[in-house]
Amino acid sequence: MTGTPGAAAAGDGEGSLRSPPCSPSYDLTGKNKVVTVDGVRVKLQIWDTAGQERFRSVTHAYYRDAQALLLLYDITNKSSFDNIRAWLTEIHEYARRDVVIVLLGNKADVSSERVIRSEDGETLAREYGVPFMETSAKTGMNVELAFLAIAKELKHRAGRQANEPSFQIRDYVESQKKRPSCCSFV
Ligand SMILES: Nc1nc2c(ncn2[C@@H]2O[C@H](COP(=O)(O)OP(=O)(O)OP(=O)(O)O)[C@@H](O)[C@H]2O)c(=O)[nH]1
Repeated sequence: MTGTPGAAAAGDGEGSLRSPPCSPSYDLTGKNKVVTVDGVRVKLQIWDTAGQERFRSVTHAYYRDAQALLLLYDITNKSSFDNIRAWLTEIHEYARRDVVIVLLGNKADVSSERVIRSEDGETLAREYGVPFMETSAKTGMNVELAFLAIAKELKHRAGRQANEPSFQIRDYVESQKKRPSCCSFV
């Protein structure tokens, strides 16, 4: 699900991030995943729209009932970044009103081919009020964090007590995310 924006849904089934065919070991979509949040198991089920953005009527069906959506662009591909706005417009129209959205700039390991600056992702995310991080399906950078943040948010919503402080997913992501540097991605 890298290179073009895709949607993933978190629900009460199971799921995870699928490995790109280039070797890597981190799965962005496809398998079931259980994330433990504060001792509670949150089950995620992920669907990848897998380039079906050309067939939007099909794609709607994937995310209409999703509790969370991961929007991916490829930091080495400008059109994938430009497509994000269209996706956000679509999502606004078709997704659940309370859907959790996380914006991911993937392929952060290939800095030599970068065409989208981190700041551009940050600015877009701020504009739409969504959390943002750069990821690498190759090295695994921030991959677990993306799912953990979603799982925490969903768990919090499901079991929030009246006097419990609310969980701020954007603050959490900002405090936890790794930032790619020129020389290291860990
Ligand atoms: N270096 C690097 N390569 C990646 C990363 N993620 C995906 N790739 C490679 O990028 C290519 C495209 O990956 P896909 O996951 O098939 O991308 P996609 O555009 O979403 O493809 P569809 O799901 O079919 O739409 C493959 O060669 C992957 O191995 C990454 O984080 N780093």
